Parts: sequence; C-alpha cells; structure tokens
Amino acid sequence: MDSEQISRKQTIAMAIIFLGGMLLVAFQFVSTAYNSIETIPYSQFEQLLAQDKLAEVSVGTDTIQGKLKDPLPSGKSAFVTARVDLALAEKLAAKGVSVTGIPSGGGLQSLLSWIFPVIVFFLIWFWLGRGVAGGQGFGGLMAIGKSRAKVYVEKDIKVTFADVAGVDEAKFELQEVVSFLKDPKSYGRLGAHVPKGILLVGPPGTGKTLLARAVAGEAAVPFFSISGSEFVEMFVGVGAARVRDLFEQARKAAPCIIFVDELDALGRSRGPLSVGGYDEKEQTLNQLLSELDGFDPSAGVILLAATNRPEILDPALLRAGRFDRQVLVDRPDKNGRVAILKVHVSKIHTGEDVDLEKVAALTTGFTGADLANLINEAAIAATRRNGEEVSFADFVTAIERIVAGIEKKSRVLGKNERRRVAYHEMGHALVAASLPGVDPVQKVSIIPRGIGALGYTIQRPTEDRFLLTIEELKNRIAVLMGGRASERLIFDGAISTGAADDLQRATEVAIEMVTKYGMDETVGQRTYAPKPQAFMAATQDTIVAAAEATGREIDVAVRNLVEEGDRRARDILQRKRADLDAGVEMLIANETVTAEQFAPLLGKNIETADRTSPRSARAMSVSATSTS
Ligand SMILES: Nc1ncnc2c1ncn2[C@@H]1O[C@H](COP(=O)(O)OP(=O)(O)OP(=O)(O)O)[C@@H](O)[C@H]1O
Ligand SMILES: [Zn+2]
Repeated sequence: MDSEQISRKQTIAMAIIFLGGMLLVAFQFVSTAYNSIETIPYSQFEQLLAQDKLAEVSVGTDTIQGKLKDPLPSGKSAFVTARVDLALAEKLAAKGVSVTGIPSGGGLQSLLSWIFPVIVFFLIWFWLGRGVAGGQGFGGLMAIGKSRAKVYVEKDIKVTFADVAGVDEAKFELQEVVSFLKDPKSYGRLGAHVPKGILLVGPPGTGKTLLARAVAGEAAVPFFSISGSEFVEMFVGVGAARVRDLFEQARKAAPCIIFVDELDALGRSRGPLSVGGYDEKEQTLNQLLSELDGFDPSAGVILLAATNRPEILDPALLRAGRFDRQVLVDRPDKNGRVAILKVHVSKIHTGEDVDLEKVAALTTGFTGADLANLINEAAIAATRRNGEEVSFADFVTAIERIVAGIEKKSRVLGKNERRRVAYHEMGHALVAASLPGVDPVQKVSIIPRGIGALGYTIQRPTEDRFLLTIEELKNRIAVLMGGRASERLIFDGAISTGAADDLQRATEVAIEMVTKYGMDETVGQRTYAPKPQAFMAATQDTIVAAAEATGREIDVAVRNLVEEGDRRARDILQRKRADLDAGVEMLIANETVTAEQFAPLLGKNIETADRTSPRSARAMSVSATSTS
C-alpha cells in the first residue's frame, strides 16, 4: 500500500465522518421537532374539534396528527392521537377543518432516522478496518491482533533451479535446504544441522526472489511470501499480528518455505534516530525474532529472506539460531551471463548471427534482471525495424540503449558545438587506443542520447577483471581526461563544461587509488575509506585529529593524479594530432565511428589491444559529454 493511497483513504474517511456528523445533527433536529408534538387522548381531540381549535389535521391509518390554532397549556401547538372514529371525516368537513390522509408507514421514517447514522457509523468502522488489515476485508479494528495477514501463498511452483542461472554457488548452498524440505524427518535423524533462516544477499535483480521460489519448486512445497516494505506505515500491532499469522499458517502447511523480501525495510537496526512508524517496525521485528527463536526446525519450516543492504540490518537478526547463514547472490560473471541469456533467449526468435558469448562479453555488470530486460529490448528493436528475427545488431542496439540511454536524434547541435563534441569524443578514443591496459574503443558518436549526453565513447571490455594495477588505473584517468585535453589543445585552452562527468569519474578513480588502495606514496599505505559505524565511533577522535593534516595530503595526491592524467592525454593527442583531425572529420561526416572504421585510421588493429574492465563497472564504459 503506498502512501498516496493511504492519504486518499484518509480524505475519504474524513468525508464520511463529516457526513455522519451532519446526519446526526439532522437527526437531532428531527427528533426535537418530534418532541414538540403532544400526544393527546382522542376525547381531547374531539373536544378541541368541537371548540373549533384545529388549524389542520393529517389522518393516518392508525393516528391523527395536526396543528392547533392556539398552543396547548404545555406550550406545544402540534398533537397526535390514536385514530378511533371512522365517521370522523364527515364531522371534520362539517366544521371546515382541512383533512389530509397520512400514508401508512409514517413510523418507519422515525425508525430510519435512528438506523441511518448507525449504518454510517458501521460503514466507517468497516472501511477503517479494511485500511488496517491491508485490504483483507471486515474487522480490522474489531479484531486487531487477529487480522488475516496479507500473505501470498503459492502451492504449485513451476520454477526450478534450471530457471536460475549464473549463481551456482548460491544454488549449491540451497540444495541442502531442498533435500531437507523433501524429507524433514529423516534429515534430522542423521544429525545434520539445518539453518532456520537463510539470508540471500545481493544487488537488486540478481535473482534472489527467483532462487527462493526455485527452492520451493524443487522441493515441491508451498511458498509463503511477504515483503518487508509492506509493513511500513501500518498501525501499531498489525505488523506483529501479521508475522504471527504468517508463521501460524506456515506451521500448518509444513514442510514449506517462508520468504521475506526486503528484510532491510523491516529489520533496520534499531537506533535512537528513528522517527515515525518506528514502534510498529520494532514490534514487528521483535515478533519476527521471537517466532524465529520459537520454531523448531524439524517441523520443516525454513525461513528465507532477501536484502541488498545487509550492513543496515539489526545485528540481532544475524545472531546464531536466527538468520545464521548468508548466501551471496552476486552479479554474474561472463559465463554466468551466457547461462542466464540461454535461459531467457528461448522466448524470442534469434538470428543465426547471434552469439550469446559475444553478447555476454558486452554486458559486464548486468544482473539477471538486466539481461532479461535486454532480451526484451532486443526483441522490441527487431520488431521496430520489421525484422523476421532478432539479430546481433538488435542486441547491440538494445545494449547501447540500456547503457547510454535512449538515442535522441531530435536535439540538433550547432556546427561549432558539433565540432567541439567531436574533438572531445575523439580525444577519449585516441587516448584509449594509445594506452595499454585500457578497454578498447568500440564506438564513438556525436549523436546526443538520453538526458545530458551530447556525445559518447563506448569502450568494450571482453573479460571480467578482478585485479587492476596502478598503471591501469592511471591510464583510465588519462582516458577520462582525454576529452578535455583534446578541447584544450584544439581550442587554445578554451575548455568547456562538457567534461563535468569525466572530471567527476576521474576524481573518483583517483580518490579510490589514494584512500582505498594506498597507491600514493605521500599519503601512504593505509585506507581512509568510510568504515562501519562501530569502528567510526571507536576511532572518531583519532580521525578528527588526523583529518586536517591528512585531508590536505589526500586532496593534493588526488589532484596530482588527475592532472597527471590530463598531461599524459595531452601529450598523446599532440603527438597524434593528424589522427585526431582525421578522426574528427570522419565523425562529423558520419555521426558515429565504429572500431572497424577507426582501426585503419590509426594504422593498427585496436582489437588486439589488451582488454580490461573494472570489476564493478557496468557493461561498457561510456564517456559522455555532458550538456550543462
Ligand atoms: N540468475 C538469474 N537467472 C535467470 N533469470 C534471472 C536471474 N536473475 C534475475 N533473473 C530475471 O530477473 C527477474 C527479477 O529477478 P528477481 O526479482 O528474482 O531479483 P531480486 O534479486 O529478487 O531483485 P530485488 O532485489 O529487486 O527483489 C527474474 O524474474 C528473472 O526473469
Ligand atoms: Zn568526455
């Protein structure tokens, strides 16, 4: 339930309460009016009639109501009496009193005025109850603590381990859980220890939910799931009730799996800084902890949870006997990506030129969800060009689309700006092609794409790298500075804002070199990277004392690294000025220049260049010229 929905519901609630209030007031009014009517005996009525004191009369089947010309001694000038005489109408006519018949059921009106507010009240109650119980229907308020949890149960899960690829280690660890769930009793007898809670840790889209479902599918057991983020903004007590309910239902269905997605939304470490909704979360978390402590693993219930931020979880959750095992579900490596592509590619018609190995090589850093999306985008690209099948080119289009944003041909650059962007991009490309240990340039373009990018250079990694040398990092900075260096060289020092993004990335690399990898001699062999809170608290004083002096040293070291990269880039471009000009000419004429077109220009085969890529970087690195 999102907050927008909640506030809309609140508005409606206010409206209903207001309406109910109005009705009550109206009812009061009606009933006072009713009380100003005097009930009189029929004889008195006849008397009044004889004395000619009646102004008007309404005759019902059972009663007679009317108004008097003068008030009664009680001050009331309206009366009601039971109807007795059938010949009455004649007598009334004789005296010239107006006679009206009252439709039968007049009493119902007063009954309704009682019942209606009650109905409105119940409606409000019912409606509020729904809000509390998360759309589960009647009785939220009445049955707090007993509300049916919004638990999703799936019985016949078709997903198996075959549908999850590229996460072999995680699958291996979960295989144990599968064999336990298949036969909880004999498993326990062998003395094997089965963890109660397993935490799946990894970036979004790496297939944690998919894995959990596959475990249920493999073991053919029911799958109960609930999301941590659904507990946000609930009334106190309801979240805990849901958790209790979830475990109760699960115990009845054992053997089974309980899956808690986004555990971090619920199990955020408790601290003094908490704001609204905190009590609720704490109660829910406490309930979860006590359920975890309380249940007996031999019952055959296994709790799986997923998070992409294990560092913010309450340590209490990770204690032995709770989520005592963590399984890493990381971004897939190249082989993993091939495997994931194979799983998803069956959904589309691919051409013969599609080599999944090549696609995987172009998508370093993609998660399983990214790859599934890529297949989809490639199919869309093929459809758009009315192709019979999805070709390799469609894949490349889709990758570029995902990596660099959507092509935006509509923005037209002026002649001068085009020239500047072309020199900028060609600067990156030429420096990259001239340095060893740098991802080879795949494509240079001056077609603006996406928001804020006027041109871009795509470098292609072909293998995943886990170690990088100081030289490789320095070269990377030089490539990032290549755009600005080229502008400086060509436009006589008149640099532009186009290098903002490059500068930021170059600075980031330099900061990591200095503060994380200890690659600067003056600053020395130690890290200054942010540490977990506990560590910070213990060493804060030291850091503060060290900060002023060391901070300056770090600043100087970072600046030197970036400036050195800039100098090296400029040297290269100066030496290869002719190549730079030729490349720019080609770029302005064609808008894009590919590696194949680029290579003969330089008189060397770029494809043979040593290929690298950072471990954490996305697919291809794109150096874009920013607009601002
Ligand atoms: N390893 C994988 N193998 C095959 N498909 C995958 C894999 N990982 C992700 N996918 C695809 O991506 C989709 C989304 O993955 P899933 O929801 O399981 O990711 P998640 O890690 O749970 O993400 P989140 O943290 O955002 O919940 C899956 O339904 C599947 O189509
Ligand atoms: Zn740039």
